Amino acid sequence: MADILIVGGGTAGVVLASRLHQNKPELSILLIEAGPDVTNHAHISNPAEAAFLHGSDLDWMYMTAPQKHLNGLPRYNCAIKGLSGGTIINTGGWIRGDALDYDEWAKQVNDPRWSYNGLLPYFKRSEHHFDPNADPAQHGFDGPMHTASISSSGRKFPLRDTILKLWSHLGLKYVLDANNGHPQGIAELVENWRDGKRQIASSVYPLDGVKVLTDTLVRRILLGSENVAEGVELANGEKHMIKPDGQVIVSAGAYRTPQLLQLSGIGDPAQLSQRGIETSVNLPEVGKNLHDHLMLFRYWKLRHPEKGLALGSPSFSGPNFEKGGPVDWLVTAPIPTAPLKAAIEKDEGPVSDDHALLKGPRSHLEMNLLYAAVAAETQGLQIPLDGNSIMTYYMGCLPTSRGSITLASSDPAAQPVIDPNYYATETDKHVMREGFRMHTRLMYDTPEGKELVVEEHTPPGLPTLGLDASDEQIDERIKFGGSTVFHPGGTAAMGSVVDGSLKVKGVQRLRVVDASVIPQPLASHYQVAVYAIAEQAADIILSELA
Ligand SMILES: Cc1cc2nc3c(=O)[nH]c(=O)nc-3n(C[C@H](O)[C@H](O)[C@H](O)COP(=O)(O)OP(=O)(O)OC[C@H]3O[C@@H](n4cnc5c(N)ncnc54)[C@H](O)[C@@H]3O)c2cc1C
Repeated sequence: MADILIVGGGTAGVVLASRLHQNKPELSILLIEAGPDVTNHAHISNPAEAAFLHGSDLDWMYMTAPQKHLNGLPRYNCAIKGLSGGTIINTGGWIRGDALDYDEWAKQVNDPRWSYNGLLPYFKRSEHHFDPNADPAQHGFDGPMHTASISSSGRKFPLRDTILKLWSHLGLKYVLDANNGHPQGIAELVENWRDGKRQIASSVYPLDGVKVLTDTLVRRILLGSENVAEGVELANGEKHMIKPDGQVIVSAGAYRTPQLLQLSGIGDPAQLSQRGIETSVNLPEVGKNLHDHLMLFRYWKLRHPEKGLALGSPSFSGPNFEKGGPVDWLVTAPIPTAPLKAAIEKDEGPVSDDHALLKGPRSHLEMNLLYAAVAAETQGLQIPLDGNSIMTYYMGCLPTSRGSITLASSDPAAQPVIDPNYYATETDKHVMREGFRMHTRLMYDTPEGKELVVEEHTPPGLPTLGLDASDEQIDERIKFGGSTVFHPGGTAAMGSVVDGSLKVKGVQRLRVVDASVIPQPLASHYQVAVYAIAEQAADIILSELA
C-alpha cells in the first residue's frame, strides 16, 4: 500500500514523485505510467530526431473529432506515452508567458497561489537559468532544468539582424528577458536543450526511491464509501491500494485525466450512463473547457538562397547551429483593442473595456520565423529541405473557443473523444486573421521582407493571398491549415473540477496535478507552467503531511 499513488508518469507526475521523495523519503510513492521507460531510446536525446517519434509506438496518436470550424476535418494531436510524457518529444521552447495570464487564473479561482507571483518561486525552483547575471528575483540558478538562449548556446545565424529589423516593423521593442512575466516584444528564443541535448523530466528529476511501474495502464480510480479514493484498478484487473491516510493523484495529461475521472464515475451522469458507467460523483465539468492553441505555418521562397540562409543549404553552417532550432527570435504581441472588442461583442454581446482580453494589453499572438521549411505537408505542400525556403509560424495565445473530452467507450485503452472545437469564436477568428495580415505585411510591405522573400508557397487549390486578402480568404486558409501547438489544458479545471489545492471536488484523497487544471489559456508553451504546477503541488501536499 502506498502513501502516494500517482497515475501518469508524464511531466507533472515525474516532478511530483521526485520532489515528494526528495523532501520526505519515508513516503512510499508509487508512480504508474502507461508507456515505457525511454532512457535508452534511440531518438530521445537528439532534439532533431523528435520527428521519428511522431506516429511511433510512443505516440498515443490521437485524432480529434471532426472539427466543425476547420472544414469538418479531424486533426492529429500528438501526446506521448512514456516515462516523462511530453518532455520526450516537445520542441524545447522554454516560455514562461505573461504574468497577466497567471493573474487572471488566480483571480478566476480566487487563490493567489496561482498568480504570477504565487508561481514565481516554482518557476525559479525548476530552472537553471543560462545567464548567471540575470535578475535573481525572476530566475533560478540551481534548479534541475538547464535553459539556453540562442546567444548562450553560441549560435549566430546569418539572418539574425535582418529578422530583428523585420519584426521591429510591428512596432515591438527588443526584450532582453522575455521569461520575466513581461514577454511582449522581440526576444531571443529560450530553449531547454542542455548543450544541444534533450533533458526529459525523469533525467533531471530523479526517481530513485520511487516505485515506478511502466507499461501499465490504469483503468479507474477505486472509490470507497463516501467517495474516498482507495487506490486504482489497472487495465489487467490488478489493484493497487493506498494507505488509509494516503492519496491518489491523477497526472495523466489533459486528454487522459478527464477520461480516467469519467471511467471512475466522476463526471456528467448523462454522459457516463451512455457508456454504462454508474455516477459516483456528479461533476459535469469534468472534460469540459478543453482549450488549446491553434497555429498556422506559412512557407516563403527566399530571394537569395545562394547565400546559405536556411537549413538544407550546404552553406548554412556555423558553430553550434545544431544546438537548438534554426530560429533567432520569439515575438509576443498584443493586437489593437477596438476591433478586438467588436469581435468579442459578436460572441458575448456588449462588453466593457475592462474585459479580460482587452486589459493589459494582453499577449494575443506569438510568432516566429524559422530558417527552415519543415512540416509543409500540414499545408498540403511538398517543400524540399534544400535551403530555398523559410517558414513563419503564429499562434493565437488566448483563444476563447472551448471543446471537450468525452468517453468513446468504457475501454481504458480506447482514446476518448477529443473535440477541441478550434476556431469556433469570432474572437479567435479575428486574432488569427490579425496574425496572418501581420506576416503578409512584413514580407510584402517592408524593405527587409521584400529583400528576403520572393513569394509565399500557396497551398494547392487555394488563392495566393497578398496585402488585400479578405477575411473570408484568410479564414479559408486557416480552416485548411490551422493545427494544434500541442497545448491542451483545462479539462479538469481549477475552480470547477479541482480546488486551489488541486483536490477533486466531492472526492476525498484524490487530486489532479497536470495541464488539465489550467483553467484558461496562457500565452506560453505549457511545459514551464506544468513544471511549476507540479513543484507547487509538491509543496502543498508536503505542507499537509507535515
Ligand atoms: C509534439 C509536442 C511538442 C511540444 N512542444 C512544446 C514546447 O516546445 N514547449 C513547451 O513548453 N511545451 C511543449 N509541448 C507541451 C508540453 O510538453 C505539455 O504541455 C506537457 O508535457 C504536459 O504535461 P502533463 O504532465 O500535463 O502531461 P504529459 O506530459 O502528457 O503526461 C501524461 C502521462 O500520463 C500517462 N498516462 C495517460 N493515461 C494513463 C493511464 N490511464 N495510466 C497510466 N498512465 C497514463 C501518459 O502516457 C503520459 O506519460 C509539446 C507537446 C507535444 C506533444
